[in-house]
Amino acid sequence: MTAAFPTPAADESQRLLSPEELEAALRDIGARRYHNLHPFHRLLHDGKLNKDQVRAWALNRYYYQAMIPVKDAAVLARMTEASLRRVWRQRIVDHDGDHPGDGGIERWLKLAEGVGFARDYVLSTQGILSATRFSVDAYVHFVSERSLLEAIASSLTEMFSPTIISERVAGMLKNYDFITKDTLAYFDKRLTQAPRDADFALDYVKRHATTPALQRQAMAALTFKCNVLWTQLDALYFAYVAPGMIPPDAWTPGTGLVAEAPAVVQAAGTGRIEAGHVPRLPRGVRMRFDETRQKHVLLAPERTFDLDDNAVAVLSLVDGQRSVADIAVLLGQTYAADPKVIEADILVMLNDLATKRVLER
Ligand SMILES: O=C(O)c1cc(C(=O)O)c2c(n1)C(=O)C(=O)c1cc(C(=O)O)[nH]c1-2
Repeated sequence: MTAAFPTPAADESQRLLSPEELEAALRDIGARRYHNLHPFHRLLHDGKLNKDQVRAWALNRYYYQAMIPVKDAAVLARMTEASLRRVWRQRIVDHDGDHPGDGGIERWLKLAEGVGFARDYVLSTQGILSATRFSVDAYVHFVSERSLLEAIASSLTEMFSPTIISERVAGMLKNYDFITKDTLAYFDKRLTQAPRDADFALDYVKRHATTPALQRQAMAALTFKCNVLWTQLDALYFAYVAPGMIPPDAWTPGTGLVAEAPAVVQAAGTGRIEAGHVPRLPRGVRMRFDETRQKHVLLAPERTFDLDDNAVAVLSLVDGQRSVADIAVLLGQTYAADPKVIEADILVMLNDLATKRVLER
């Protein structure tokens, strides 16, 4: 197969590099081609992107994260030595975790949720740019089809990742008010995992690339991988920065997000309800007796909530005039109970309804 990226010349007369020279040549590839140099990363780290552009990055990169263990399982499958597999399998554990809720993929989901995405939307991978998918899938195919040496060499971009991670975390925390340390927790572990993985891979490549042809293959594999990372950022830049051409079916700002609940509640004037507040039903919400089900319900646009007897007693007194304290006094008289105890109970109930946006003050 002819490849669309640099491949070793068939010429075996190339000089054999010493292991140190080979390492220097590999580092030189990173210095010229690693994705820290991409304009999209420069914008991301310098705080020059808007929230939706950061979201596009988080969403698309989820696909890379999700496929890394698939890639590593393909590499593992090519290893005939148990000693190698024992080391490599740690990469899969790092990403998948040992338990549900654990591992790098889960931490990336937290990052995506931290910038506003609904978890299920991210998991669906709907909305990922085709170019992201093509690049990432090409990486998985590469390690399945090429030699083990090339497969391992292609992971060597990780030699360069600690620097970019430190720069990214510091830059994003400083420049974006919607980014917190918790959101970026994914990167904490990478700072130790990446050098450990890269050291092992580099040592393997230096020991096994024992002919000029093999050395060139290793270099070409690293170049290919730099291109896998670079093209993902090209695609993001094209779709979400300039010219801003979002392909059909790719994520568009405003979709796949969790409703920003506190903002909505505040905007509707429904912040936390306290004893002195006068609660009322928002426009479009009313209490009704459902004859078929013989039950009181709260009807809201496109939603219905069943009400228990206590809720009906309270809501019957919600008239837009009485405060919560007034309602508690009336109920105290009706049920011969301490109004303060009633007040505490009904505040919990009223605030629950306010969170569901069927009550306001
Ligand atoms: O944040 C980054 O810039 C960055 C870069 C790379 C890389 O250089 O391939 C990886 C990661 N992160 C990463 O988180 C990760 O799990 C990872 C696995 C691999 C790989 O090739 O096996 N690279 C990377």
